[in-house]
Amino acid sequence: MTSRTKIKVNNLNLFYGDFQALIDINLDIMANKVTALIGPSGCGKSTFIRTLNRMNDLIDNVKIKGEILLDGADIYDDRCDLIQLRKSVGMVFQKPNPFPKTVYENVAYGPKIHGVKNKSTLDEIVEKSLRGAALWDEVKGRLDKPALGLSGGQQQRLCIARCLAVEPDVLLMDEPTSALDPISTLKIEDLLEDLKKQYTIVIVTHNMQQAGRVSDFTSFFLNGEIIETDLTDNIFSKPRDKRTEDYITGRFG
Ligand SMILES: Nc1ncnc2c1ncn2[C@@H]1O[C@H](COP(=O)(O)OP(=O)(O)OP(=O)(O)O)[C@@H](O)[C@H]1O
Repeated sequence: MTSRTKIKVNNLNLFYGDFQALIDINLDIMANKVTALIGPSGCGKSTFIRTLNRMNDLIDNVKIKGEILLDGADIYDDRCDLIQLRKSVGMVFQKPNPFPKTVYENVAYGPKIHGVKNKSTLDEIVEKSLRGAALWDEVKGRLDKPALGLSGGQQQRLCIARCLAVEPDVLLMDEPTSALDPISTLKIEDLLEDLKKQYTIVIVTHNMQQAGRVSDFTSFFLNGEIIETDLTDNIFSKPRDKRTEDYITGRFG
């Protein structure tokens, strides 16, 4: 199957004050694929993934140059509707961060904000999203219980369900399993395989095995630059750049 470009990043540069955290980033993110971002601590992976739904706008003193085309339209254009952007590009963070509300309310929250009021429609969305996040069977009997009572792994899948509830196109995941045990991690990795049929996924991971297991493409970041992007199999078996090889073989980072 040939894939199309979902997000096209052109000459992206990002500065925190005087410090340049991203340098001339160019990247095509393919639709319905998983793209992994790897690289040593502080190389700009989180900064980059946050540019994809303009989360950095919330930080003072950030300057961004270049363009990021989502389905061909620049998300940094003045005409971009930020609410729509964050709806179509959802984000899951390192630490599960459910709201201190019930399981049901966590998932229904987004659709309600976007105007869904009908109770049976909300019920349907909640069930579909929880099923989509492989959590329904575990929580269907406790929808009215506090989300904070779920295990860490369940909370993270709830956060994924919360994203799915507003029908995004793209899911951004910043080290989504780094706070989870191995079994919960495996569940999320399995879930990614299913989710990519419907969504485009970008994942930051420190875990090289995880990048190898879950992703189709991998970009290696170093000091704010992308050193190389390729099919994940190529990055791990025949990287083109010596620095990529040094990193994946554990020589630094
Ligand atoms: N809000 C900020 N203000 C100033 N500098 C920042 C800010 N956020 C990040 N940085 C700097 O930008 C660089 C890139 O940070 P970033 O968090 O994107 O890296 P990372 O590759 O995700 O690191 P890690 O793997 O440790 O999470 C670092 O030098 C960091 O100190």
